[in-house]
Amino acid sequence: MRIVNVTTAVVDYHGQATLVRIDTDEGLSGFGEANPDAGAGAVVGMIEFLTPLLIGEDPRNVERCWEKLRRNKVFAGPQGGVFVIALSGIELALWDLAGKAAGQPVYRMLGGKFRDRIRLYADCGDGDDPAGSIAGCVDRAQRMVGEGFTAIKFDIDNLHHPAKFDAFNHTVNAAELRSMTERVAAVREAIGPDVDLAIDLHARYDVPSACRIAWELEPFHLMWLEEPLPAENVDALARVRAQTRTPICAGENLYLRWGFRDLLERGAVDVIEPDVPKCGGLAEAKKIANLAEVHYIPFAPHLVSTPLGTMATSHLCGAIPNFFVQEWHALEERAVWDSYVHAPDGSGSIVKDGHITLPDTPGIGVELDMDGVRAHAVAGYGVFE
Ligand SMILES: O=C(O)[C@H](O)[C@@H](O)[C@@H](O)[C@H](O)CO
Repeated sequence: MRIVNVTTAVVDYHGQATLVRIDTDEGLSGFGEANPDAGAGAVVGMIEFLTPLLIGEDPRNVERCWEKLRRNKVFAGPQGGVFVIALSGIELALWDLAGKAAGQPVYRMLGGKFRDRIRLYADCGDGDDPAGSIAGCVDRAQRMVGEGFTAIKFDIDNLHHPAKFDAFNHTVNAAELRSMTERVAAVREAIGPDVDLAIDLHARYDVPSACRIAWELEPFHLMWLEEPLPAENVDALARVRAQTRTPICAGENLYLRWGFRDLLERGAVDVIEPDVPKCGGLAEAKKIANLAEVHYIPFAPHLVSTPLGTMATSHLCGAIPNFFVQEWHALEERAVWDSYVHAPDGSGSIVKDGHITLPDTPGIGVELDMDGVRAHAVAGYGVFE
């Protein structure tokens, strides 16, 4: 089996999500997805740049294809960023193809499953919303718990907070800190002690601010405090972690095994959150999860992808022992999000009761709904042409 064509489609989800299609000479096609945060222009361009190296390869040699792209383009940035995001989208499509060719679901290709259902946490936004009232947060939290989610996440880094004096200095002030704490207290009170609650800071603070926030939030027994600092200096994060009882989570802005090696070896985190369609793909994320296992650290993937990238990630979460909980970020865009695929059980959504059930169909196990894809295709890009 040989790769004959690689094409993309760009859909409107969390910005611009790039979907990847790989066709073979045997008429089989695989579909993958790259993380949307870098925008589609760069990702689609990178995929086009890498495609000539894939033509003629056997897609079932997933890791060989991955390694070939990185080694051939060693000066083009295969250490991180857009290169690795594009590579991740390609890799997911290769696994879909390899699974379809073998007649096996991807979780089995990754070693088989530890669990049938993947536990999700609902990202409830939205510290960035200046109008985001505490009552609104409480309402969203209760709604998600009512729907069966056993874990939720909120953002409390409000860039538009009226008390914010400066958008660049990375330092929290007293009024902001009080408002953050009130928000978390209200949500914790509303959901009770038994629902897991994570808080995201989006890599926006400095060390003293991160420590103050982590200390203030200790009474609320967080599942984790996410990315209190920018991602580049893991030693600084280790200093924050050493000073608080609040568990620290990071990793959505790191790439490949090497990014996580430093994070883990320097003791900077309690939980890692690689983004599978961003950090290098499924096999790479499995290696990262295994590395975390060496340090007895749980794996809780960050995820802002359509149901395709989401289901791909779930296959990995099924296939590793140290899986903790997987992100679900489609609360506000649910109908559009669901419209991108045909759910394998014929229902309207792959998410039920705060979980995803692993399908036994070959490959990633969700088929794109081309009506949904076309309806929300971003203008200026082809749809698998
Ligand atoms: O879910 C999360 O962790 C974040 O809130 C997530 O939305 C951001 O990291 C986002 O991807 C940036 O556009």
